[in-house]
Amino acid sequence: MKREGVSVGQMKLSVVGVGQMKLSVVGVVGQMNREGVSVGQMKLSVVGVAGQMNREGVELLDGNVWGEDNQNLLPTTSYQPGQNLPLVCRPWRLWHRATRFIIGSRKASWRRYILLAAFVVIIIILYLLIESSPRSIMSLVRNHPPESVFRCGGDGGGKVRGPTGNATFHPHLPPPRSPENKLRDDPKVLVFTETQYSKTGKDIANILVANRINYKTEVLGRSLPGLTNLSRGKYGAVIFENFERYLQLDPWNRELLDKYLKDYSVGMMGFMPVREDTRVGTKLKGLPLYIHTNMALKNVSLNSDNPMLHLTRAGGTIVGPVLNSDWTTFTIEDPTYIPIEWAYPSLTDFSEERQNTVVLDQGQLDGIPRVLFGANLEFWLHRLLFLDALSYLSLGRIPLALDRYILVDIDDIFVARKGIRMTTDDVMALLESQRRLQEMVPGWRFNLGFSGKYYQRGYPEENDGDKMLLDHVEDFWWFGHMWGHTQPHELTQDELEIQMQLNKEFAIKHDIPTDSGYSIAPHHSGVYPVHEPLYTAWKKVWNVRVTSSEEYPHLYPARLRRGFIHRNIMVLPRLTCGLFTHTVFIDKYPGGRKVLDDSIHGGELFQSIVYNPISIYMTHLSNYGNDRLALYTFESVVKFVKCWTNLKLQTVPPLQLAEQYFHRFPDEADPIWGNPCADHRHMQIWAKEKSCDQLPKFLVIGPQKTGTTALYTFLAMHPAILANYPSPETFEEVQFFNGKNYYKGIDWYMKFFPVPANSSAKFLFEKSATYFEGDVVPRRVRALLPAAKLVITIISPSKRAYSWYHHMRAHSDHTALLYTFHQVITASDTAPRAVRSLRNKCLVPGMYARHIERWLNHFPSSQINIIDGEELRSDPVYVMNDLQRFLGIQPFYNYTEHLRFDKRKGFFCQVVGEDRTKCLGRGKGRIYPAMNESDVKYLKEFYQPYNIALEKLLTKLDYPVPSWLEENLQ
Ligand SMILES: Nc1ncnc2c1ncn2[C@@H]1O[C@H](COP(=O)(O)OS(=O)(=O)O)[C@@H](OP(=O)(O)O)[C@H]1O
Repeated sequence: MKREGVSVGQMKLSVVGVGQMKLSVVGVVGQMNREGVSVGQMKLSVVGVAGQMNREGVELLDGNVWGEDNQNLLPTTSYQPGQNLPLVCRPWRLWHRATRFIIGSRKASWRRYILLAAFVVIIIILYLLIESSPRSIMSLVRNHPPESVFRCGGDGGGKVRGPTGNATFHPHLPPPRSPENKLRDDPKVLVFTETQYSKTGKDIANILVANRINYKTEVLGRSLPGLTNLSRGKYGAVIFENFERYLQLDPWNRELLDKYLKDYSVGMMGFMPVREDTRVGTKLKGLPLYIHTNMALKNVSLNSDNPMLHLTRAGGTIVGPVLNSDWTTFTIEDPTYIPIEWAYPSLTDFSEERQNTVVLDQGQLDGIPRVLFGANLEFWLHRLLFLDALSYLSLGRIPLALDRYILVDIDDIFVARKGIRMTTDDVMALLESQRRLQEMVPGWRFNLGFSGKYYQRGYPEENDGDKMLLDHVEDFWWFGHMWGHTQPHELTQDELEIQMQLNKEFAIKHDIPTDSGYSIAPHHSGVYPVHEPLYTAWKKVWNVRVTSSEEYPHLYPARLRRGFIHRNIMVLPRLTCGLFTHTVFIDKYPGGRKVLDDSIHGGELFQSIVYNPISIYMTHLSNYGNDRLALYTFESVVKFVKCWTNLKLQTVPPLQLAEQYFHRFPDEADPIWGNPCADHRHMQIWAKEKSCDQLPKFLVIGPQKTGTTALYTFLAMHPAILANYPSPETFEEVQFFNGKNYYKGIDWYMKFFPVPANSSAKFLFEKSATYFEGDVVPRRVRALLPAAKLVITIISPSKRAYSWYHHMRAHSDHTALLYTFHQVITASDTAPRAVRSLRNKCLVPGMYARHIERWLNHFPSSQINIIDGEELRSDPVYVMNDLQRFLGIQPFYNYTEHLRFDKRKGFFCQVVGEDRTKCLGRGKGRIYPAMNESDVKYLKEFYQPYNIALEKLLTKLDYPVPSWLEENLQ
């Protein structure tokens, strides 16, 4: 054998799989080289498709080419030495071969007819699959869609046991309040946790947040913290994550806490910790209870005969083990203790003695009502009992309303791809399910969001489904989605209006109502972060007044989703029910069917109904076709809610739902604009041309009359710093974060700053001296500009008050002209409104420590720089150099060359020529008479506590104490 190939004498040679060729060479072979086979006298058969022996084919020296069974594959030509054999992979050759194989075969056999028949069958199946109806074929092989089989009394249709299958509604009425206690409504919950990260502590906090219950957490150290702050009526209930910590309190602390609880009618909740060791019959210190730890239990049920259950309904027995061996159980010694929940040992027979797992101490022995849990909050039933316990222990001051409004949206009507849309059977099933749900939930109607562009774009029976939906137009509520399901943030207002108009015309043509006042944006795009053209177009074309989104403030954690109102459009929080466009089949559910069932039976979906008085759920068309998972899910969860709670479910249309929502949660109407760049989902639905670089990097926040305009002017001189564009109403100040401008949204705010591409300045900033004392401002700034640095200037608060008074006189303020400074600052709360208002504007901003503390609740001190305004006035170069360092601004700007003291003005001014300066206008550095001695004295006293606090604060923050402050404190 040579390197190039094979040199053979007399032999039979088979070369298989050369390139894409099966080659049999029979006979005398000369030499095989890389290009092919060089044959002397031979018989050659070529089977299959030849590849690249050489680019032209197989070079033959001499001989014939034959088919597998001596059929001529090629024209029956004798190939001459040197002639190339054409490649047999060329299409005509395949075709030739196939036709010869199927019809032209002289030796047709029964095998060939079978093959031919199989071929025809495959073609027909393919045709049916692709062109006709894979839905009908799939339905032949798939199981029937799952149905909700839940029966109250035994969880998930299991064995029904326990005494309370048909429990009666047993709402407790809170004991009457004693008027002398003056208990506050809406009190907080005080939670004592083991550590910051402990599991039950977190669960407690999450439930409280989800239910919008205010709370304070104290981490238990060696001593009991927070007891000194136990002010009257502040707390409605106290919770010990580990009840044993309460029992272990030293007598002094225990007495202090117990006294507070008794005096202010505050109840206590406690959880027994999970124990590794098994204890049987251990007495609980000071209480008529014995505990048994490390218990494995099963078949949990509730004692319906107790005064605590209000939200929770004793729905039957939860058959089977619940938490394995993590339970502690209680043996009760005193009749004033009542079992709430009980279960049976899981390792023994059902007839074994029942164990108490949650008990109520009615407080008749020591005046302190308590609810004790033998296990943590992982078990869903305990989450319900937790809410009941809070309401009971707080004498109803932590409210527990039972009304629940649920609305289910079906997005993407007509949009889904072929194969996952609704057939007529699915539409019938939807109607039947709706009827069943109406029996359980008054007013239930599915709310259908359509995109007309995709009408009749499914398989034939799905197109029939489309038509059937329209035949039943009046059975549902309808809302316009978007004509082509495009994301609004990518469209201009004109484009949006065209899209919406098309969808509206579709609606009118098909008698779909257009007056729901509700709409949804595909992928929630444009709702939040706000795309103003969407709001404008919605109002114009559809008169939209309500929408909903799952993005405000963020998708996760879901329990924090809230609503807001923007430009009179109410945005409701939208909840997810665990179904997405791709969850079409139960057996393909992510994590398996159990995950969905757990969510329904006490898990996330169930809890979302319990915790939210008003819920609007998102589903999609695809959840109603094939396995119709949405029907299964909602029928099941509604049954479960009705079984285990006393909640009164109902459904109303979106507009009423939104009105209910903001009536109930008026505080949520005001939006808090977050930073879109802090959430990658928000970035995906924010217009591409927008950038967080168009937002300021630092703010001068005031207060007014402390030299903020001088500071603003000096900063704007710096080549790397750029101030906001002036406002036609408020001049150099934007005043966005306080007052009404905030409701104009961040697009409005960003217009005060250059588009990054058009500006070389790296440091954008704005100065609004009104920000300093605004209650809501720090929170708003933090949400939009979390990394911003903040600059505060302070001068003597008395001087500031006096400067403001003269500022108002200079602006011909009627009250300031009518009343003396003394009258203003000493005005009582019964003085005319205008006087009180002016008094407050004079005095309140000067309570520096209080305001700075509020900013420090939202920003770290490293982001805040406090400037002594007197120093800014007397030595601005020093102050500006210091400020440049704090802001980290490059290049360093030498203010010595650019600021000069102007004798005529009496202030430092900007150098504009060798002996020319540009000073601030007449409104800054006014001349007015000195303050009366009596007013000086009055203000010194008035500000004393605030100044003391300021001195402490500045020292704590490592600032030198300004000389004016020292003087004020003398
Ligand atoms: N360089 C320079 N030029 C002019 N004025 C200066 C300067 N530095 C500090 N000040 C003091 O600034 C006071 C006005 O403060 P604001 O600019 O914060 O006032 S405002 O809130 O913007 O109206 C103003 O208060 P009045 O003296 O009461 O007018 C000045 O005392």
